[in-house]
Amino acid sequence: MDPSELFYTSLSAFTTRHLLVFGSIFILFRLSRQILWPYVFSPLRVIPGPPIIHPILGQFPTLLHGVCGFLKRSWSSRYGSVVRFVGPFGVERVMFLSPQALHKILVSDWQEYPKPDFVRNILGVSAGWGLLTETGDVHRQMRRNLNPAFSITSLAERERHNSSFLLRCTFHLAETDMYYEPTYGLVEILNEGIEAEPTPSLGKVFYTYEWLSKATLDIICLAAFGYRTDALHNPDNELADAYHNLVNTQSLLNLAIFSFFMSIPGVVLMMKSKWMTAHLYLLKKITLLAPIATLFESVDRIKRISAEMLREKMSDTDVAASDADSKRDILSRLVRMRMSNAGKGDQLSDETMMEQVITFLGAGHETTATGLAWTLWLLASHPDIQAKLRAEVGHMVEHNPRPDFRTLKQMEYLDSVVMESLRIMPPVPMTLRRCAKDDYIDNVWIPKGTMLYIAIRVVNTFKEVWGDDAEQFRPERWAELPKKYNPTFSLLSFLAGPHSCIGRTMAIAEMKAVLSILITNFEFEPAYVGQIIRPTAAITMKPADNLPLRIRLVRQAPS
Ligand code: HEM
Repeated sequence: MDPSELFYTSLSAFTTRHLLVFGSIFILFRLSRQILWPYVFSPLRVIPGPPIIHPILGQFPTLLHGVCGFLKRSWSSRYGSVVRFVGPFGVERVMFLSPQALHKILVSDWQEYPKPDFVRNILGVSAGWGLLTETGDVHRQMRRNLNPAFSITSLAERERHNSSFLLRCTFHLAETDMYYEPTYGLVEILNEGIEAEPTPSLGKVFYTYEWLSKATLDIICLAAFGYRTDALHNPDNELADAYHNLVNTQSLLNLAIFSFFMSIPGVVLMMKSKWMTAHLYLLKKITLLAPIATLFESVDRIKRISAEMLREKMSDTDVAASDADSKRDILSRLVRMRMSNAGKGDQLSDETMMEQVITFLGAGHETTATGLAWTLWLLASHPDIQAKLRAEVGHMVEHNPRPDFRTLKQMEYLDSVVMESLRIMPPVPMTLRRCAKDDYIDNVWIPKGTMLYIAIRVVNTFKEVWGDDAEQFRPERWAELPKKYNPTFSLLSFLAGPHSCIGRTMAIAEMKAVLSILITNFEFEPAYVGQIIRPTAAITMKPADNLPLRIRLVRQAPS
């Protein structure tokens, strides 16, 4: 027989059935190798860590049911400052806790430890393709362009250089007045709710997180866009509604499904397409994928509204004209900076600016709401600390109902309460990095591709640094920090290094401003005896039950 004839005959004998058999064998081989990998082949086997409790899901079932960060904390006390654990499908993660290792991963060699692709994809689709997703030189340049809009120049410097345009416009971010309109709006709503109760002196239970989330959305929209959402009074506000839906999709299970879904080749491109946006209802029909459809729908709405705001800002000639009083939002400042840098080459494009601003909304709204909610919980469960804080801030707010940045900075106990709350209940409890090359970290050999788990909550409460009472809420510790405290690596709530939070100063000032007004006006208590909190173990550690708290009036709000 002619060889080509032989080839075609054998090809036609190769039926779909054969293809299925070979395909299944290949998948089984890959899967078994993947599952056997952490037990038999992995060079990371030598690192101490918990035993694998499920052959396919690894530690995932325990993590799913445990309290966010608690299990990792117990592993760190048991196995030390380098721990290896296994996630679904044999994917290993290594957790490093020592300042030296964290310095290498986050600061000195940060370019070798980028965010894993699936994390970038999740952040990109939910909070914009900007600072949070870029790395390397592109990130460095973006950050250089954006830093001036966030930096807080010291008062002394401002006084010395008060003729400089840049210093005048950067300091505005520290001027806290844009935080107070929504905060007093919230005070009014809580007041009215309590007064409308049959016995106002007993106070009323509110879903605290829900209200704080509306207030912080109003604040970030004012600060980022100069735009009034008024989510506090307007439940139908489209942006607030979109964020509400987006935030409600957060859970560890959804995060795992989302990560898996986004890691399927081609899915990211497909999800970015207009066709998919128009056909999200198809995903909604599949129960497991329905939250993903909701997430994409919400992000699409957020992008449409943000694009509209950006267009308005670009066509607003006043933005360029005034660097002073009225246009102090981040976007106006970016537009002005771009105009003053015209022709210099490395400017932000329209699209990049829009993605950045979506990033600011996403990264700056839920995180701050979560931080405030947990602070109120900690104060509710420590009435003595709450009373001490009220004594400090109440006196000041009585004389000055809108304390500025400098006044807030001077209140030491307020500062200690906020830092202590961010320490034990960090709104972002963890993040991930991936090794881009083989390397030694803390004298442990880590092969290229290994996933590194940056355990923010565990580092913040590491007993070796913070002492035996590391897990307790004790603001007084900030007046005398432990000897082993390292200013960069003992508190990772805003991370460290080139990817550390650009909004740190703003977030702390905002938390202090909101907290000082709320604590002056209200007393916070657990909603019921024996209340148990439920922090979500997802991108942020928001309270899964929206944190019901009983709120009572202290006295009338200062006029
Ligand atoms: C209490 C409030 C906040 C907390 C706890 C927080 C925490 C963090 C953390 C842990 C990261 C690092 C994430 C990673 O690399 O894996 C981060 C990055 C970031 N945050 Fe925040 N954040 C807060 C508020 C804000 C605010 C108010 C803004 C903006 C208005 C903001 C904007 C950003 C941006 C743009 C990044 C990316 C920075 C980069 O990679 O260069 N954050 N934040």
